[in-house]
Amino acid sequence: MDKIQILDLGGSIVAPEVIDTKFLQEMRDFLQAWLEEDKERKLILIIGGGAPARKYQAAYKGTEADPATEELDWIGIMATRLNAQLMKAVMGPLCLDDVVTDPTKVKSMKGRVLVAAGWKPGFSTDYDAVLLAENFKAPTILNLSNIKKVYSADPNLDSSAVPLDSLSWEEYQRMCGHTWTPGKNTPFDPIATQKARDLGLKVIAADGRDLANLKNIFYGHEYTGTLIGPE
Ligand SMILES: Nc1ncnc2c1ncn2[C@@H]1O[C@H](COP(=O)(O)OP(=O)(O)OP(=O)(O)O)[C@@H](O)[C@H]1O
Ligand SMILES: O=c1ccn([C@@H]2O[C@H](COP(=O)(O)O)[C@@H](O)[C@H]2O)c(=O)[nH]1
Repeated sequence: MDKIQILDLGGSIVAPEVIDTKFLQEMRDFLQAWLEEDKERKLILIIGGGAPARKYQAAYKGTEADPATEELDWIGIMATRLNAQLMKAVMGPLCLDDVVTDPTKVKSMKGRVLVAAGWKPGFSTDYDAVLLAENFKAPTILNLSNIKKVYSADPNLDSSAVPLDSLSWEEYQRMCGHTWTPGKNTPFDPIATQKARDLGLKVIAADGRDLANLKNIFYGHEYTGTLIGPE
């Protein structure tokens, strides 16, 4: 596996309805152990908005017949920043830089771990993860959320959806579209998808709560998840 790992950590993992502190501790311990095995290894964690983003966006939506898209995105961004600040604290002395809020400005890191949050309206933290992968020349993004695999359709809405082991960017775009709406629930957002496709990146989508499976991905063993791209 690559020396630098880009972990696009969905808010559903870091900040679900009730934050699971034991899980955060276990994830920190796993990541720390992986870093300790090789001094050259580094990690970039990009943190999503999770329950706070959805709750606060819903509150604003409740006050307006026609809520402003940009306001919804800014509310989501602030939730990602709160969650990222939590993750930075959890990672302790491994993370020596401030939380990144503009992924275009960062090309190096002082510590072993860099934590990033949302940047500006128009996309999700998936896009920020792609920009950081580009800056740090990482070929793969691990997209960790609450789904084991990408399905042929949203499994929470369509009971006939089937899980997929791999698909091309073109196939993924046919399924999840090209346009952005704040809070959009897709395994990888459409704006990030186009950029990842242009850069020839690979994305592995997997269940972020399954640390045994995450270990398999990190160590190049067989894993449960979906590979998107690079074609
Ligand atoms: N084709 C699909 N396959 C799998 N999941 C899909 C698909 N289309 C839509 N989804 C939805 O995508 C969700 C996962 O993406 P979501 O953006 O919610 O995760 P997340 O990154 O953890 O979220 P957030 O950071 O916004 O809290 C699933 O819960 C599922 O409902
Ligand atoms: O760069 C960014 C990152 C995020 N947003 C907004 O925040 C929410 C929550 O982020 P997720 O990555 O989906 O968890 C997202 O839906 C956007 O509305 C943003 O505008 N720009």
